[in-house]
Amino acid sequence: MLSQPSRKYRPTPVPDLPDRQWPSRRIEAAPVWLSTDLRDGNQALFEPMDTARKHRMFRMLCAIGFKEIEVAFPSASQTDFDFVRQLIEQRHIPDDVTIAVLTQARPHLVARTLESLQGARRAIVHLYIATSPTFRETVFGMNREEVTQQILAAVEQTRRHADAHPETEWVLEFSPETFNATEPEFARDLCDAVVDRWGGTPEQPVIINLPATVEMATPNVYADQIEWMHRHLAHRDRIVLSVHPHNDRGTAVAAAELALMAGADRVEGCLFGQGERTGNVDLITLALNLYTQGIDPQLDFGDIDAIARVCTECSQLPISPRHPYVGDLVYTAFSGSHQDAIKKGFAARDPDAPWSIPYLPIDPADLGRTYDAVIRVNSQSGKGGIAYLLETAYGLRLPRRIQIEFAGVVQQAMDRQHQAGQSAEMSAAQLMALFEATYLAPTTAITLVESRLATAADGVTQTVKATWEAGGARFERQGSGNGPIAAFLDALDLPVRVQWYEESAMTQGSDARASAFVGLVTDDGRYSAQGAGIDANIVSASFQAIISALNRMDAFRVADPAMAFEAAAH
Ligand SMILES: CC(=O)SCCNC(=O)CCNC(=O)[C@H](O)C(C)(C)COP(=O)(O)OP(=O)(O)OC[C@H]1O[C@@H](n2cnc3c(N)ncnc32)[C@H](O)[C@@H]1OP(=O)(O)O
Ligand SMILES: CC(C)C(=O)C(=O)O
Repeated sequence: MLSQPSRKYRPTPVPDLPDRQWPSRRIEAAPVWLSTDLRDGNQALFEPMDTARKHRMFRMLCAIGFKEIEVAFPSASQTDFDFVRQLIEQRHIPDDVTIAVLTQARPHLVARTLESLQGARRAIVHLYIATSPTFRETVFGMNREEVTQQILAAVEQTRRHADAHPETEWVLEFSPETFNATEPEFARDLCDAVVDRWGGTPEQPVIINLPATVEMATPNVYADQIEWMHRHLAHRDRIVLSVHPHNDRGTAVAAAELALMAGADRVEGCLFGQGERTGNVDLITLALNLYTQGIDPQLDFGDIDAIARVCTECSQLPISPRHPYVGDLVYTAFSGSHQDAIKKGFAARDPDAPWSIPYLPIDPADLGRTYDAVIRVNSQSGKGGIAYLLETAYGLRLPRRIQIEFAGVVQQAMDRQHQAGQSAEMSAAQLMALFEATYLAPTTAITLVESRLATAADGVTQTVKATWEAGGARFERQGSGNGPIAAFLDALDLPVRVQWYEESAMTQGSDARASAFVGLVTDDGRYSAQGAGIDANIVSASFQAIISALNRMDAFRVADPAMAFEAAAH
């Protein structure tokens, strides 16, 4: 790279617009959308779509709700021409959808383009000519006047054809290609001349489309350019002002949004930002950005995965897993603090209140995505994500103290998996297996064989008759206390006491199960441990939790639960 890039590259000139209004405006309604997936998107593919794929894409665009669809560059190929003919002759175009076709401003290409539209109910004829100094001088070898005459000749040719074919409702669109690199006054004069020559009216306006053919500046510069045109065009009331941003600097969405604030009425772009080089502006991101501000985008992305499937099959191009709103990973949190916040957000969620789940700008369910992938556990995860997965998959609600402890167990297992070159992610099933190996494993020092609870004659005291095995020997004892747990501990007759205890239902109905969690400490305070039990009966679950805690106390422990998990996993 150059040490002094200014020798080679110059900053883009900024329009003189000191009283710009757009920074304090807001977007309050959806623009008119035009999908150019079948034209600008299609012309940028290794292998342009065949007729079958074009039909599939067209049907999907209609189903999404696009009312204007640029379907082809009919003079470019027989496939494009035939596709337009099929749409018209086979009546594939819904009554509320208008097709658009693009052509250079050259007489034979305009003629072929108009021919393709014969019999259309309504059609947008989109004429373009590049207008920037580089194109005028280097590509065309024409001055401003010659460029103006060339486009006006194409407008007249189209006008004559339109007058001769009143059975079609004709709409003219004009694009000064490379608008963003064109002197604003020249672009304005050209657009005014086109509107005059066509005879645009407020009832039948001309679409003036101002492309950032190659994105060259920060989005605010494009917004200035659009606002300048919006304020200086002679016949603003006879114009639908349209923008067509490309994404060369990665800021097409921002450019389109600021352009709408600056006065644009319409946006042209492609789904998932397909299109030449780095693509056209991504209409899905734009539309869903509006949606998350409470604005109806007038486009339906309620099954975004199905839309992504059609797009990738038609274009043969992948979509990044981090693509806004649709990528495989965009509703997934791996990192611990994010998971913790999401879990708390879902727990506190009021379905009638505005959406405010941390780290999720949109409800995945609105786009047909499930919550399954919202939280995934890997080595970056913490207790929140682990607890979320166990709760959503198994209804197992871990108390905070167990969450903290179990997160450490998961972390160690993850490190071992990582060192063994295995997957760095842990599924809910794997987490449950590790939980069972850690807290519920039967291959431990003490095993509860049987317990029977009864109420003593005083009607208050609880008695427990328990049988358990420890170190190969079988024990059977009776104990009593003011509750089942006290009675059970009395039967065990060990120098331990309960520090804390929590229980909760895991499922409801006939297959109901309960989980119980306990913290035990030895009377001398030297050892402590936490345990868990799961059983159809909550009292049995609490006894198992005590046995679990005893087994996990250093004084009693014989098995490494993480090793047990590894054995289960293989
Ligand atoms: C920014 C955009 O996306 S614009 C749309 C781009 N899409 C396409 O071009 C679709 C596919 N294109 C094609 O099939 C062909 O280019 C055609 C049929 C349009 C034209 O083919 P050809 O006549 O063989 O020309 P070619 O492909 O070499 O294009 C260059 C010619 O177009 C001219 N040209 C380019 N844009 C325009 C324009 N808007 N108006 C008039 N002439 C133009 C150039 O000056 C050049 O002319 P020259 O050969 O006299 O120097
Ligand atoms: C022809 C115009 C609309 C275009 O595609 C562009 O400038 O990118």
